[in-house]
Amino acid sequence: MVGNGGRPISIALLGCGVVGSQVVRLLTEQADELAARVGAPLRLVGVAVRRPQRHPDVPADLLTTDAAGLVSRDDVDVVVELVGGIEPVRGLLLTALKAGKSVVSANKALLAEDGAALAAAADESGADLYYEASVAGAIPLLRPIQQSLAGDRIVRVAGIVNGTTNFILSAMASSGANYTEALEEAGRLGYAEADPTADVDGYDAASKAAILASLAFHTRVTADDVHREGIRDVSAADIAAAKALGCTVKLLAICEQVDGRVSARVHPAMIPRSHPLASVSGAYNAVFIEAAAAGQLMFYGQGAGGPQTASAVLGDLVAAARNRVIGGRGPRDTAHAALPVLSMGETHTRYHVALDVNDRAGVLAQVAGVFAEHGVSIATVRQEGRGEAGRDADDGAPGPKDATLVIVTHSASDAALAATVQALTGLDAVRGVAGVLRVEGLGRPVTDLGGGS
Ligand SMILES: NC(=O)C1=CN([C@@H]2O[C@H](COP(=O)(O)OP(=O)(O)OC[C@H]3O[C@@H](n4cnc5c(N)ncnc54)[C@H](O)[C@@H]3O)[C@@H](O)[C@H]2O)C=CC1
Ligand SMILES: N[C@@H](CC=O)C(=O)O
Ligand code: NA
Repeated sequence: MVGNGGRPISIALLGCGVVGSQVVRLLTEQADELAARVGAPLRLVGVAVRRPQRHPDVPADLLTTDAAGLVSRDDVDVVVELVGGIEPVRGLLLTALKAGKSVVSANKALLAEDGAALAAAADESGADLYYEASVAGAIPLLRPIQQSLAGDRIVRVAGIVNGTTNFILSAMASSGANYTEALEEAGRLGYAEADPTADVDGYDAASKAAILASLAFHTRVTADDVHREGIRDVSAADIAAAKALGCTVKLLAICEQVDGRVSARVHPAMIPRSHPLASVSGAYNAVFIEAAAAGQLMFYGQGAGGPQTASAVLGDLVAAARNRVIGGRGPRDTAHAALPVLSMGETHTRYHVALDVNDRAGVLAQVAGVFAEHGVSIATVRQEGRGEAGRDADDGAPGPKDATLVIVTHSASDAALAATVQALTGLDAVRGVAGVLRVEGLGRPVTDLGGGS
């Protein structure tokens, strides 16, 4: 007989924190509806945690500290992993998959580091491996890429994929909130990772970019392949400079296919306030997909938070359970394209460069000359005279007045821009580089956040 004859589907849950506790709640509160949708009851048979005494809401007979024992139980059909991190989770999930148990996980760090090994184990045993919650929380994104767009050619996936940093940047821009307080609040609301440096230094978004690029382009991209910059260095001055240009600062993830290579990057960037991503605030995420036939698609919703993420986990769980009931498995990950990775130096985008200079004749020409020497074309220059006398380097006497030159470039390679900035710092007239930020989405289709001229 194909299928399981409608017998209950047994679930082992690993981790019962912000997301795991919401999965337990939804499994309990919606038990009848879920059974009707799956065609069999979903039965939670064990919950592995570190400290059982901290989980009074979970029936005591389900709690265990022995995660390895739980995933090895013969009666477990699906393992739901909501612990996070690489070890011991990788070993636990490989054990489960090799034994033919399906896995549902929200663990972007692990999937971006070793998704290939997990997918291979799932393929070998014919189990399902689902991870919709790992990217952009509640937003249905991976399934549309893997299934709805399986007949199309995706050329670009770009957007905001980290709720914590978006929450912080939104607070800094709207109310002038302090960075540290905004980060603490994101932690209290359950958005931040256990170690929030994963959020603010861009690791979390880089993992998500690796997963998105892998699925969208049918290749394997790991977190190490993704160029990563976080928001730690985004200052109130950068945010003010963006405002002056009619822009806002967002942490973006941009994955593209460029001439048969894959480019994946995460960094803060200025985007015009008229761009749809500019109004994505708080813990919301938004992702644009551009596909050859479909054109532009936009996905928007809550990217972090317990109940929101649990919704995506439950969606995967129902899919895996349905497959058990009918005796099959869902589509497997495909990596047939095996694309090489484009280095960040070769990636093209536009830049905002603010230079503190001596306000004297010929400075602008000197600065423009350095850009030209490096093949970086200037789109606009604005001078903000500050009217303050600088100090002469040798004798401390009042020097020429200070000014700030604000330059926005046309599209240039990252390597050319870096060399330009390096050369600018060598000019006598340049007192310092006040800020360099990429500028995305100027006068281009909404999905095309980079490379415009
Ligand atoms: N919080 C959010 O908004 C989102 C979280 N995620 C991902 O979901 C996963 C869980 O995140 P949260 O629930 O926020 O984390 P959390 O820190 O609130 O919960 C993790 C739980 O796992 C437990 N744990 C740690 N080591 C364990 C072990 N060896 N065995 C059993 N239990 C163990 C911890 O005690 C804790 O209760 C992570 O992979 C995270 O990246 C994904 C999307 C959104
Ligand atoms: N820490 C993550 C949680 C969801 O993936 C975020 O802030 O986006
Ligand atoms: Na999602």
